[in-house]
Amino acid sequence: MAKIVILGAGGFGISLAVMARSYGNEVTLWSPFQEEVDLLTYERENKKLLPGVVLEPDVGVSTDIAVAEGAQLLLFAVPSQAVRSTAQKVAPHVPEGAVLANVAKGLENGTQLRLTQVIESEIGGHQVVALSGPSHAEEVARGVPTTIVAACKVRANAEYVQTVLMNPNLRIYLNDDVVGVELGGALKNVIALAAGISDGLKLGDNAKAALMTRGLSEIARLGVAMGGRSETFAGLTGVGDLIVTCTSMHSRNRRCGLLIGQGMAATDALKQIGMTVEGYTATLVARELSLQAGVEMPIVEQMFQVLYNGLDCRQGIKNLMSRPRKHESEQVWFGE
Ligand SMILES: NC(=O)c1ccc[n+]([C@@H]2O[C@H](COP(=O)([O-])OP(=O)(O)OC[C@H]3O[C@@H](n4cnc5c(N)ncnc54)[C@H](O)[C@@H]3O)[C@@H](O)[C@H]2O)c1
Ligand SMILES: O=P(O)(O)OC[C@H](O)CO
Repeated sequence: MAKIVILGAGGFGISLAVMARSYGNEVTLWSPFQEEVDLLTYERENKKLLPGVVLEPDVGVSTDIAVAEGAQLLLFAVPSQAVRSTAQKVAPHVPEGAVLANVAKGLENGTQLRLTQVIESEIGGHQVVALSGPSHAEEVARGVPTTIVAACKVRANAEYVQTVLMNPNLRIYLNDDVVGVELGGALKNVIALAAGISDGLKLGDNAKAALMTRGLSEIARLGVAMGGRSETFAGLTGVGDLIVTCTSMHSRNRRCGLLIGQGMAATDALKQIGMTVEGYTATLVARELSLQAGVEMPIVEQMFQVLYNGLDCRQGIKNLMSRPRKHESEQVWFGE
């Protein structure tokens, strides 16, 4: 049994709270929004986000960031662009021995940092665990089998998260490739937007498989250039999360892409789905990183043009299909 404080009381925060509570942990949810806290305090359910998912009466809900002072495990579950401000708020309240983990998937706009780096830069003396993998809140809350990865440079921290959160329906693997795990989680959202566009345009299964496969190539290429290990991108936080996000109706990134493919302007689609379409900012940061590292990312480039420069997505597909001929794996031909 552990005392867990979850920062962020949205879809994933609630689903983690329900699951962790059902396996005997003491759980408190924090949100900066009074309305959200009132809803969960009195109705015990957010019917819009997770209908039918009810918090037990002993799950705490608060706007007071000092609740973090009781935490043995402090989980960040806020949108990626709110991770720094949340870390700043919670920093004076983090107990010395607490283990910190983050489930948000993204890269910080402006600094291009991974989110464990953002938290570590605001809260000294902690090596943060990245908790990532194919795990839609709707299914975690239902308690159907799910597998994720706890990644940290300090093995004991990742093992603590594994010990506290693993249960018969949630299998947690360990990994020390924090860079690969975080980049896989952040960048698959860009490809999920593209896969949604492809579905919105009714391009069929071949096109979507192509986007997913070539998208994974781009993710791995940038990820390796930034210090990740190539095998991580073949794992749960790479191809695993890419599959779930590109194919599921639960995915906000995919649903946002779907609207764009059906003809809605990107800004309107973003408004309709909400701010946690993480692929939008990830596209911007991934493009910057690819240009800086000299890594070719054609799908990311076309997604940037569609999302930020108003390129028609049909033209984006044409641009991808008319690129110069090349070798699939960028290696020289056998024997050359
Ligand atoms: N929903 C999922 O299935 C899922 C699964 C795995 C990872 N994630 C990741 O977890 C993160 C959160 O996703 P979610 O689905 O819970 O999002 P959400 O939009 O449902 O909820 C986010 C919550 O964070 C808090 N929040 C929002 N804006 C904030 C701000 N500016 N400052 C501080 N707190 C703020 C609020 O409590 C809000 O409810 C995202 O990065 C997402 O990619 C989500
Ligand atoms: O709803 P999405 O697109 O943010 O995806 C949620 C999770 O990242 C899936 O693992």
